[in-house]
Order: sequence, then structure tokens, then C-alpha cells
Amino acid sequence: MAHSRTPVTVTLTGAGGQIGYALLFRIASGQMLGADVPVRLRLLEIPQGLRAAEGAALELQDGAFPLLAGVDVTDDRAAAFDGVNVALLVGARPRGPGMERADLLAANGGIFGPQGAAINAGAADDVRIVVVGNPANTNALIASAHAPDVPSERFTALTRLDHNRALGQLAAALDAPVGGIRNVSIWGNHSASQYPDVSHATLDGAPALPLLAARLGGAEPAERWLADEFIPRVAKRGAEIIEVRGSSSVASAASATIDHMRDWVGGSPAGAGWTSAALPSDGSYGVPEGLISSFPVESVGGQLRIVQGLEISAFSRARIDASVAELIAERDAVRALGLI
Ligand SMILES: NC(=O)C1=CN([C@@H]2O[C@H](COP(=O)(O)OP(=O)(O)OC[C@H]3O[C@@H](n4cnc5c(N)ncnc54)[C@H](O)[C@@H]3O)[C@@H](O)[C@H]2O)C=CC1
Ligand SMILES: O=C([O-])CC(=O)C(=O)O
Repeated sequence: MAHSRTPVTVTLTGAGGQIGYALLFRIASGQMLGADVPVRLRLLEIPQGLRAAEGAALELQDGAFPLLAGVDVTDDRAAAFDGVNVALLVGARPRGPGMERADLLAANGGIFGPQGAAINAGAADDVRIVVVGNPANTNALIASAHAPDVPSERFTALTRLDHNRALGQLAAALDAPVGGIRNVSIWGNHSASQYPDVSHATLDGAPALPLLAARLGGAEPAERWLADEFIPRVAKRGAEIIEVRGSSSVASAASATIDHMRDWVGGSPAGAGWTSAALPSDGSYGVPEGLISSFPVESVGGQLRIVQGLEISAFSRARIDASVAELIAERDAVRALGLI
């Protein structure tokens, strides 16, 4: 099929890595931007990752994807982000043995600062950015700080994986299909301090908490399950996957990245309820303005909007505040390092 539309330029960093490999073929097949939207892929790697990215580019050619208008592989940030419409910032510096948190933040500042500057210099007016590489929220903050001409709300970080993990756990507890569940929320940081919140969740339109209580033998056992099992399991799911699989989440992380960008660009599907994404706070729910924190969001008219007016219990408030406190500490640490 020939496509008359101008291709959308998608830049993927860390394209030679694991998540990159899981993402590329789904993007090329139209699962992120639509079955009628041609894409041009720009794969950014560091020199030692270039061969792996070049190999992925060969396989993309072998996939004969009708929507794929071209693939460039480069280690040049300016070339990678020139004209970018959709940026998936996956490549990051993993924590090595003996590395302190400040070392990790500094190493990632050296990646995300210059990438933010390159986006600022070359991106298309409609650029949308999602940071996947950890620590994702603070890396997004650093990139945004180096892109003063790009509206800050275009910089987001991925918590859709946490959102999807929460859906999966709640569906299992309710012994119900995941597709019937709506309005789970992830608040705060993409880290073990995050707060997966089911207080507004529904199953087939009915509030989920009473259904949970009925299954678990009352409101108190349900509260215990939420506090002692559900919340820690979702918040530490990344570590559980590493423990069981031997390496960190890949296909689920790629799938969540596709979900995040598909909904942002294409809009939340009608009747699907809200999802979760980390984006700069506008002060909603007492989260300090400018912090890149996860919120319940809907995508309307190409923009992510924080869902307003939700009642926040004392239990939820304490947990949101704890995760936000961690984000503040990360922001202050990168500020002290001169990275923002
Ligand atoms: N936000 C989330 O929900 C999740 C985030 N992650 C994070 O995603 C990141 C990537 O994970 P994997 O693909 O499994 O790691 P990986 O190590 O397989 O791949 C990372 C790739 O990034 C490249 N890279 C490093 N610095 C770069 C730079 N400056 N520019 C371009 N490329 C660069 C590396 O060469 C490597 O090929 C990690 O930081 C991981 O912690 C993983 C799972 C979930
Ligand atoms: O925990 C990790 O290292 C990777 C990650 O962010 C996740 O799986 O949520």
C-alpha cells in the first residue's frame, strides 16, 4: 500500500538494547501511531551499542513493514533529534556495583541534559517525549530543563507499566478479566515509593473495593491485602521480574511505552477510563508545580490532562506525599549537582 501522508519521525534512544528491540517492530507495524501512519525511525546509540542497533535496522528491513519509510542509525544526537515528532528516551546508564545514587543521577544527567538540548535545537513543534530510562521521572526533569523552548508538558516519564501491573494484580485478585477494570491510578515516582491506588477503581462499572472485600472476607482483610500485598507487589514488581527472569522487564516495558504514546497521540479510547503517566505537575493534588510526578491522566485533543476532583483519603494522602518527597529529594540532588 502506498501512503501519501508525511512520515512521522520517531527517535528511539538505546535502540540497540533490550527494550529497544522489543519496541522497534511494534512501532514499524503501526501499533503505536496507527495502521495508516508511516514512520521514519531514528535510532540513537552510543558507539558500543551501534552494531546492535544496526542489526535491528537490518531486521526491520527484513520485516518488510509497509509503514516504514526509513531507518537511520546514528551516535550523533543532533542528527537523531532533527525534526523529531515522537521521542522515546530509553537508553540510560544502569546502576553499577558500588555506585551511589548521586553517581547514578550524575551519569544520567550527562545523558539526558545533552539530549534535552538536542531536542530543543532540532525537534518539530509537536514533539512529544517519554522517558523510560531510569530514574525516569528525574531524567525527564533534567531533559526538560535543557529544552527551554519546548513546552514542559511535552516531557513525560513512563508509569504506564506500573499502571498495567496494577491492573494485572487487581484483575487476578478479583478473578476477573483485566479489560473490565477501569480507573486505577499510579501516583508519584517510578520507584518502590510509588502509590498504586485502587480507591476509585471499578470492575464492569461497579466499585472494585466492595467486590474485593466480598472476595477476601470483609473490608479489613481487603485493606490488609492492599497495604501488605498489592501495593508492595506492584511497587516492587520490577525487582520481582529481575529475580525471576534474571534481567529486568523488557516486553512489558515496551508494551507500556506503546500504550503511553498511542493514547497520548491518538487520545484515550472512549469509555476506557483513565490511565497513568508522569508529567510536570501543575500543582494538582498538592504536588509541587514542575515536579514530574505520576498522576491519573486522560488524553484529550492530543494533550495529557490530569484527572481532577478525585477524593483523596488520609491513607492515599500519606502515600502520595511519601513518593512526592522522594521526587523532591531527587530534584534537589540534581539541582545540587548543577544538572538542572
Ligand atoms: N520506566 C519503566 O517502567 C522502565 C524503565 N526501564 C529502564 O529502561 C532502560 C533501558 O532498559 P533495557 O533496554 O533493558 O537496557 P539495555 O541495557 O538492554 O539497553 C540500554 C541501551 O541504551 C544504550 N545507551 C546508553 N546510553 C545511551 C545514550 N547516551 N544514548 C543512546 N543510547 C544509550 C546502551 O548502549 C544500551 O544499548 C533502563 O534504564 C531500565 O532501568 C526498564 C523497565 C521499565
Ligand atoms: O526495576 C527495574 O530495574 C526496571 C524498572 O524500572 C521496572 O521494571 O519497573
